[in-house]
Amino acid sequence: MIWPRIPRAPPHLAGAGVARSLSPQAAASPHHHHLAIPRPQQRQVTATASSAQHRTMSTQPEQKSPKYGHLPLSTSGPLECALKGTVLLNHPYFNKGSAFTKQERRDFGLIGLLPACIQTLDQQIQRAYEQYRSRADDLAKNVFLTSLKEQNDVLYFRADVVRCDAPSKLLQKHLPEMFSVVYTPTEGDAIQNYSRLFRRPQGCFLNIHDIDRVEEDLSQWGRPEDIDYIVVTDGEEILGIGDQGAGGILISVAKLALTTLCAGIHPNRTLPVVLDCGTDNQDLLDDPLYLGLRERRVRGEQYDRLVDTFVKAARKLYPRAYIHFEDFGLDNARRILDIYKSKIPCFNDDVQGTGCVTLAAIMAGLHVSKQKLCDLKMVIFGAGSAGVGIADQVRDAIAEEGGISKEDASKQIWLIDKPGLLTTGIDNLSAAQRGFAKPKADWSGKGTDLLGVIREVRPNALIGTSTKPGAFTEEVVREMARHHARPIVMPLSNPTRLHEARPADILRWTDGRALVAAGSPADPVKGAWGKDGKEVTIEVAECNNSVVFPGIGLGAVLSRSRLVTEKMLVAAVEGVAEASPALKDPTAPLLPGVDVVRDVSVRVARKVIRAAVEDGLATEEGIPRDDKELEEWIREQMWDPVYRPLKLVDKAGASRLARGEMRVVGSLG
Ligand SMILES: NC(=O)c1ccc[n+]([C@@H]2O[C@H](COP(=O)([O-])OP(=O)(O)OC[C@H]3O[C@@H](n4cnc5c(N)ncnc54)[C@H](O)[C@@H]3O)[C@@H](O)[C@H]2O)c1
Ligand SMILES: O=C(O)C[C@H](O)C(=O)O
Ligand SMILES: [Mg+2]
Repeated sequence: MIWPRIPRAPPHLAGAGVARSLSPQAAASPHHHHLAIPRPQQRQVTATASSAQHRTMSTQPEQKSPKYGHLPLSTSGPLECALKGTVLLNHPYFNKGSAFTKQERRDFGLIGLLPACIQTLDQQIQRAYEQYRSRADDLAKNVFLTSLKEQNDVLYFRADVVRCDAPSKLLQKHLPEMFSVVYTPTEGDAIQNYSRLFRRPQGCFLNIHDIDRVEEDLSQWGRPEDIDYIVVTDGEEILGIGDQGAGGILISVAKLALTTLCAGIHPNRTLPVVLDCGTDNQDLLDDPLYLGLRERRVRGEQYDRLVDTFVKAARKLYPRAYIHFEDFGLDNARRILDIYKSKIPCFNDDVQGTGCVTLAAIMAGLHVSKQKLCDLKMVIFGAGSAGVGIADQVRDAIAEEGGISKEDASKQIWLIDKPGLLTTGIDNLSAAQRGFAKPKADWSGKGTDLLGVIREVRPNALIGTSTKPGAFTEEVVREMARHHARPIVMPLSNPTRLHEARPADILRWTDGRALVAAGSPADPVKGAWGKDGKEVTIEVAECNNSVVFPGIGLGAVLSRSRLVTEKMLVAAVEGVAEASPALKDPTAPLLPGVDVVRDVSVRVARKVIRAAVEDGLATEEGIPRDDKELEEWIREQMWDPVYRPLKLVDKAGASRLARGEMRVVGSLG
């Protein structure tokens, strides 16, 4: 990935960092790092880098723009800090470990607490990577990276995402491998083993029996301007692995790590939350080590009250924060979204994020097969939050492109769930499913199972969001491929073991003709499908909402949009679709890969911000009108994993902090 080089800010314009600091009480606590309070840092105007500082800074991956260096979220320049000694070493945001400079070691009381050699971030990455590699399996690697994150934010995020033009090319090569370890699919294993692997709590646990405490418990995380992005789950439908109770906190943590990795959301301005409502997972209830509430899920009025109390408290305490709902149960995901989407800036990743990324992949697929949305006939297997979210997004796009009604557009989409094809004859369809139900009479005497529907409909796109592994059988896929030169087949159920078919099998059954994207990372597939039977390698796109949700979040946060509208989501789809490698090369993957994800996020954010402005919902002032300027404005406000020189806050600064009059990073330490 090539990054534009923007001239670095002169020292007098650099600064304006943002970081989480410790309150004096929190610093005194043995668990201080969990109670750390994020605070935007006051702009620092003077900086004289020593040569050692210069060495570590020289690996800075992105040059900042002098023009927008004054923005509150701009994070270049020195970082003010009042923590010293072991408290400083134990704070992941400030800790640099062996990379603390000589001067910093003197200023912050670190001599004697660190071995003598001063190392660079690259050397630290090399060591971390060797340790990472020595772990026996992906879950052990995930545990290692979690512990790295608790020690040193910069090292963790830098080790995960290193760009081609940075000196640490070593890791670039392994990036996809690491992505799948910190996120899907390995994060699923970490969540299932949460109570066994637990070392330190990360995030905020809100208990259904303590509804009256919600505001107080949430308030520990910062002051009103401190939080930009909240991910909340109730743990009921994690990936495709079902109810994971309090362990769901890790999906909030993982999604937030991705917002930082992929979109530069400041890691100390985010808040992972789990609403612990009990669990219906008997294995967890029987597990003596289970950490959550040991009781069956509380539902109904009390559940709704917890969600509402949480949303209201979050809005009151952190009025600038965007709320991302993740992995709620089928009955609640869309219902909660429908309640709040017209009131606050919120987003459901499984419904909307999945809908956006899948529509982008379909548009890229249709481009390759030289078809249009009006030619699309799509079968979705698994009509839950994700399946219906995709159906909605695609239906709206068909209607828009063809100038037809949504009702007519929905005729091009067939939903299948446990009872088979959703038809008007089936009781208990949700309102969202009902719009896609086919007339019962049309299907009498016909097979309504997957194969029957494929035979009857002859779709050119098949999407799996069912959690049923192997549902896309050879017969099903071959039947599709009989009628279409380039059938689009996307097994999206996560984690990998739940994919409806393996990408390699789909390609084998279709002689390499299928346009495949999967919900988790998949290895490239080789086959003798080239001209003259030559062996070719086909890269399989990952169709995961991670391609799009970080950019949507970045756009919503930077524009401080009052809502997330349909227009903003459509803009996000365009942003992803435009970045599809398949637009330029029909043999390339349908979606951009993780190596360019930050560029994709900038593009998505730019379009989302524009749409928010057009809808009159952006409340941030000074959003540039010119696209190039807007990109610069966005990049300037993305957090980069680089070490910044630390500047000790003097007593006056610390006491101003204690009185809360000045936004200074750090505490009395
Ligand atoms: N790739 C992505 O970005 C992405 C995004 C969201 C969800 N997902 C995956 O999609 C899957 C579903 O997630 P969700 O949030 O929609 O869950 P959900 O529980 O809301 O929906 C699953 C649906 O599949 C149906 N189903 C289950 N077994 C079936 C069967 N044998 N035949 C037909 N239908 C069946 C269920 O009845 C339900 O309606 C999960 O595995 C999840 O990881 C992937
Ligand atoms: O978390 C993911 O990998 C994607 C999606 O949100 C899911 O629930 O599967
Ligand atoms: Mg999800």
